[in-house]
Amino acid sequence: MPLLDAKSYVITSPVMCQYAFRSKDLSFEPHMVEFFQRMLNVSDATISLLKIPAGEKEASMLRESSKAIHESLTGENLHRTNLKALESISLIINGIDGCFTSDSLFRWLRLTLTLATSDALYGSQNPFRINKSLIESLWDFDAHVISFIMGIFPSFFVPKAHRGRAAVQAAFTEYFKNGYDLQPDVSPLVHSRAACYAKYGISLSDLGQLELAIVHVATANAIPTTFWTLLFIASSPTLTSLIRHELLTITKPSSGDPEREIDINIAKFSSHCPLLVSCYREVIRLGNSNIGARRVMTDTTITDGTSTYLLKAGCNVQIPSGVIHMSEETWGPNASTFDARRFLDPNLKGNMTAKEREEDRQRKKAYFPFGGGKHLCPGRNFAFAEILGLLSVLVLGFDIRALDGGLVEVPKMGRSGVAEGMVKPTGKDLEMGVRIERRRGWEDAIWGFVSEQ
Ligand code: HEM
Repeated sequence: MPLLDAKSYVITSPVMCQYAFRSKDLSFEPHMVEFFQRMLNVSDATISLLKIPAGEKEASMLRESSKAIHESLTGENLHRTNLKALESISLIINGIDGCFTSDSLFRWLRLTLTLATSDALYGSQNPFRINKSLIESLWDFDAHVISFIMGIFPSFFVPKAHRGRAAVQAAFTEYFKNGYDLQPDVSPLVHSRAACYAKYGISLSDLGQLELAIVHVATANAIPTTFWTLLFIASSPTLTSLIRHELLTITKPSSGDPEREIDINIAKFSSHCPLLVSCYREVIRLGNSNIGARRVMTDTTITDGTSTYLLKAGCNVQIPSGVIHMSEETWGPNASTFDARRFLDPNLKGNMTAKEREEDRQRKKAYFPFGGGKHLCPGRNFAFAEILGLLSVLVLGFDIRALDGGLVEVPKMGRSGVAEGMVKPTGKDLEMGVRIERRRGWEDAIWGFVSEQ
């Protein structure tokens, strides 16, 4: 397919997608450099450090920073970051006295999760905690990311988004100037990435410009995912009741406290809450239309086992997960509707034929909302813990109702825009209010989180 600047190949065969993600001849780096240039407006000096030297497949600074990011979201680092985000969430939830009414569920989740995520990333000097108006600035920017990528005079055509970007980047520059990234309560993700860039002589101002990318990727998909999953669960009393039963198995009173403190064990979601996890995966399948982007570095061939294709050097490759996730051929005739049980382990579904089990196996290979290969989303496990943590307290401890007290309805999901991963509610759906009321029997609960195997 010929596009504006280069020919593009669009891959929709799951087998070839897996190959494309893993291939060393297809690179994400050139796209990353373009994103940094257009979306983040970093200086030419920094861009020259990011560019891939002739004859090589990646720039050393990008390789090192990418390694730092991926390592900072595993093992003990991940564990600590998860619990910090959930500590912020519990502070907000425990502050709900009886019944709380929100004029917009999405905006409330956006505030709650942007604060929780940024607290976990940036520690006590979190710029979003110090100046909460930056949260709106971030989302003003998010609403027009495509205008920045296209480079069509954003300062003129989308001035609010342009101002939002500048405000967040200026706050980050100040953060790095003050050396706040060196404080012990800052996540290894922020600390080690900044250290890597500083080693290469990146200016403090560009450090601030670049940091916007991190807080953006950490919130842009996770928040709409939480919104849709909560609504699908809360709109069905049966599903709510089944998930509450699952959650009771990972909930226990906190030891030795006279108050009614209740801990949710986030290490047990996968083993004890299969239906909740299935709902989460299903929402991501339905709502995520991320387009994986790669550039062909040297002529290479790919095959799906039947046909072989030549990809020419210099061309782009697009992997539209939304198309693959909605394919009826793979997901069956109900591909475009929500099926809470779709991602349950076959052993839990019971009475599956050998053919159905094989189809289930093929579906797992056709599911990549987090991309793949060496750029596979490093934040996926953090997102899992943070999103399911918030959902579990809301579902177990609260009744989520429409403003008139009736059942909430799930708005039509629609498709996400270009350069948007997870679809977000718009118009009246964005303004959809809810009542969040402590459940009878749980009025005095003080919620907390632990992670114990
Ligand atoms: C439901 C939530 C999320 C979804 C659906 C998602 C999806 C993705 C996708 C599709 C990619 C591109 C991968 C590729 O091209 O192969 C990506 C990359 C990335 N994500 Fe996520 N993400 C989510 C949450 C997060 C969170 C919470 C963080 C950080 C805490 C994060 C950090 C990143 C980073 C740093 C990259 C770039 C990785 C690299 O280039 O090596 N993501 N994500």
